[in-house]
Amino acid sequence: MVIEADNVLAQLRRVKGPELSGNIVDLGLLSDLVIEGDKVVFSIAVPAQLAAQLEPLRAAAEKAACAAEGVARAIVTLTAAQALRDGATAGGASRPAPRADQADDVPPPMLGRARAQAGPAAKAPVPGIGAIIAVASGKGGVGKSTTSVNLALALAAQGLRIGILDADIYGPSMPRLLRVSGRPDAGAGNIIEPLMAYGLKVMSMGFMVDEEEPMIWRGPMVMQALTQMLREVNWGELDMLIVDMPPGTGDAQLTMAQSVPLAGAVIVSTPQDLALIDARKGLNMFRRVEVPILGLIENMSTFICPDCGSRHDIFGHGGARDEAARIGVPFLGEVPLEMTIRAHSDHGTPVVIAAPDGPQAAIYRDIAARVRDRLGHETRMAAGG
Ligand SMILES: Nc1ncnc2c1ncn2[C@@H]1O[C@H](COP(=O)(O)OP(=O)(O)OP(=O)(O)O)[C@@H](O)[C@H]1O
Repeated sequence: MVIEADNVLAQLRRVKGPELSGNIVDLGLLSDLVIEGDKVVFSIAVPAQLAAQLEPLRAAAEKAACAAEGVARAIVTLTAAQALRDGATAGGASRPAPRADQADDVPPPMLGRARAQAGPAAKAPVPGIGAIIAVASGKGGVGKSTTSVNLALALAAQGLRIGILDADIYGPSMPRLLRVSGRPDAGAGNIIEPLMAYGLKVMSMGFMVDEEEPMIWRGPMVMQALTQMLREVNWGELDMLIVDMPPGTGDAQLTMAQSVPLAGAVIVSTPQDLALIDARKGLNMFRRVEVPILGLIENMSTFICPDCGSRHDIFGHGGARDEAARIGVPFLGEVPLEMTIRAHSDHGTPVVIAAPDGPQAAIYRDIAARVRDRLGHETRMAAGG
């Protein structure tokens, strides 16, 4: 049974707003509805300071959504209203939810969110951006962010206009990896200006969420914040936008993979078997939402001793290459485990910038060239060529 967004909205109109006037749909508090099979996922924007008291509202919305025909499961989260642009942190002061008679005064994007945009509409291209590429990993700590940032810089070194969007809510890394911080300004029409680092346009959850902010609050922010970071940022003209995804293959990742118009995905894995099993889950997740897999990168493949230059296969070696061949996914390259990569990252000057003539930068440039080739191939396939 196919879920009709309108049926879900009809049920949700029975749920009163945070101030017990109006309903959550007509007050414009809903995010886009993401419908996947028999599951519906959405968030409700509420004043941050009331979030703790509004669990009954969240539960009521979940129950109401499940009453719609075909819905077996609803995942509903509370989101900080206006987290991005009023300069408040997610848990800090935020504008109170509007009353029903104020609904006309609600500026976008809150009003826009009353519209249900299941499936294709949510995947509308972002004007000016040539291709959006996700960099993902099945589990944390495999070097996904380090790879994303060096890949982005290697692409930029080839003359492309590149942006990077750090969607890793659990541990945003771009502020540290690129040594950028501060709150982005909202310019004309409330469009947010990205920060700049080494020629890249950068947006990160880390610019919007206090590091001290409890995780429980960061999670619910994800859908609204991601949509805003994608569509309400002045990316200008970009050849590619690299999205550093949160690690793992849970609901948050699935929702992201589904709601971002991705041209392709790159999976980062270490050679360990366990990580490869996780990597396979990552591949399957993108396949489920019909995003082309551009290929697999093996990170920390071989340890190169900084003193004597000898090579050691600490985690085993070649696992990702073999696995890629076995499951028919292109292999994009292997990055050794090297102190220089880590040290430059820790300083906020990624190795592609700090040592552009070194062997590590050359590896990232080779990977970047393969990503471009694969993207070209996928684009031709999609065009029927
Ligand atoms: N090829 C490499 N050689 C040496 N150190 C590396 C390499 N790749 C990543 N690292 C280091 O490993 C650590 C984890 O990397 P990173 O933060 O990029 O991983 P991640 O997969 O994004 O992690 P998380 O899941 O926590 O976001 C960092 O300290 C980073 O400097």
